[in-house]
Amino acid sequence: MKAREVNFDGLVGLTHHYAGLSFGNEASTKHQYRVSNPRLAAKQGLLKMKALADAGFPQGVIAPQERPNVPVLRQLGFTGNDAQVVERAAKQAPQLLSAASSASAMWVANAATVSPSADSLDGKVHLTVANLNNKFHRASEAPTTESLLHAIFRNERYFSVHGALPQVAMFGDEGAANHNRLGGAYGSPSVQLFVYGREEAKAGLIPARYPARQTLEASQAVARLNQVNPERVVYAQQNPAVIDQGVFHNDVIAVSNRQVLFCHEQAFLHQHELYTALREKVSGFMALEVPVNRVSVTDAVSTYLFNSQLLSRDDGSMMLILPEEARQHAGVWRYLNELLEADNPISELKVFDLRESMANGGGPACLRLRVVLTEAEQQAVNPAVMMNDTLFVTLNSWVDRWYRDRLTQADLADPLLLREGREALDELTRILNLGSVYPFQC
Ligand SMILES: NCCC[C@H](NC(=O)CCC(=O)O)C(=O)O
Repeated sequence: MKAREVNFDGLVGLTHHYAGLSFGNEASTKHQYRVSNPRLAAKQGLLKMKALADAGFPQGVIAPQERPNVPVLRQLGFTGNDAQVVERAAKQAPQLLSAASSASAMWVANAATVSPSADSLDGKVHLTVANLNNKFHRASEAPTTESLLHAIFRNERYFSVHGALPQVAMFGDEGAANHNRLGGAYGSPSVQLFVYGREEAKAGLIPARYPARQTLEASQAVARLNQVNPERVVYAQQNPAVIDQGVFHNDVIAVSNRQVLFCHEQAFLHQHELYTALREKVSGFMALEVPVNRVSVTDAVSTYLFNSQLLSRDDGSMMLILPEEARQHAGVWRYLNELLEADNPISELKVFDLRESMANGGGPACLRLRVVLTEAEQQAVNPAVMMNDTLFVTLNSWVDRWYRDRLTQADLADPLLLREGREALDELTRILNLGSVYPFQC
């Protein structure tokens, strides 16, 4: 059946700040305590969404989460009314308030793993929410993510949204950032490549310095929940040596689209065996492998050249959506331009300034969740979340009204921020026709 890829981008939340919360994500560590600009961050994201919608790529929006997350602070023993909970956390444990205020839900590549109906045994689109178990500030995203996905993919005839896996390290799951789909047309059954960092049950090779966030056990459970045809599932382990160099998700070092896998030479543990398996299962499979002598892993991590979006045009050619950092690096930019000239489907590079998100380790690919949908499924999506001229103007003026242009960790103690956030999100749920999705609305 004819299907298209629809990208849903996370809208940056009002409390976007740099907290250094993600050990193993070098941008996050490096920019701890830097002053953030939430308004600019949200607008940079909106510009990317609008530009892609204008270029003919259907584009949706996923709302931010309620922050500070008062219920999670209560769970940690802070008491009183909501303002007092925040005030006490700010005084006694500012790092916990920071974690409970993170806008990290913007990186929706970690919201869920998606299986299109063409690949699922029951013919439905499946979405399994990621538990993000490896980081405290991210693990609390799951319940609201589930509500938000239900509010967008609400028709149960077409969509099946599954809650997150059990919140334990054995089932650490980071969602679509560790998942690729390879095949022909979007609407035909394809191969799903699940990438994991470690296997809980086996003492295999693991990184020495940084955590491996995704387990094989989690990937297998997600494949089961999403009812992916077992004959078309491939599992591959990330190279532990690159995790130790800051590749905390596979989408920092590889991106796929249709028959193409664009990746670094050192992305996977048994890379050549993986290519052989994919060549057998995916007709016309093409690995575009970047050698280490052209781009080091360090440069791949700092420029996020693989955290790009590889998008198909109707004529079969592909466009690579890159962060500004990739253009700023002479060697990387030269390589990318050579790629344009070489024999492969990539025919255009498009660059976006996403610096506010990048400074926390989130590039173009982190900000989007890909959902392949048939026409009927697309019709069944909540139409109010789809980007167009009107929604772009409405969201920009909403951001202008509510977002601050400067935020530090100390500002999180401000009780006004909690109030502003709730009023803003209440209004947003009406703009996007989401119903009640936040704890403060229940
Ligand atoms: N896919 C990109 C995810 C980036 C995200 N960064 C963060 O959470 C940084 C937050 C901070 O340090 O303020 C992460 O590491 O999971």
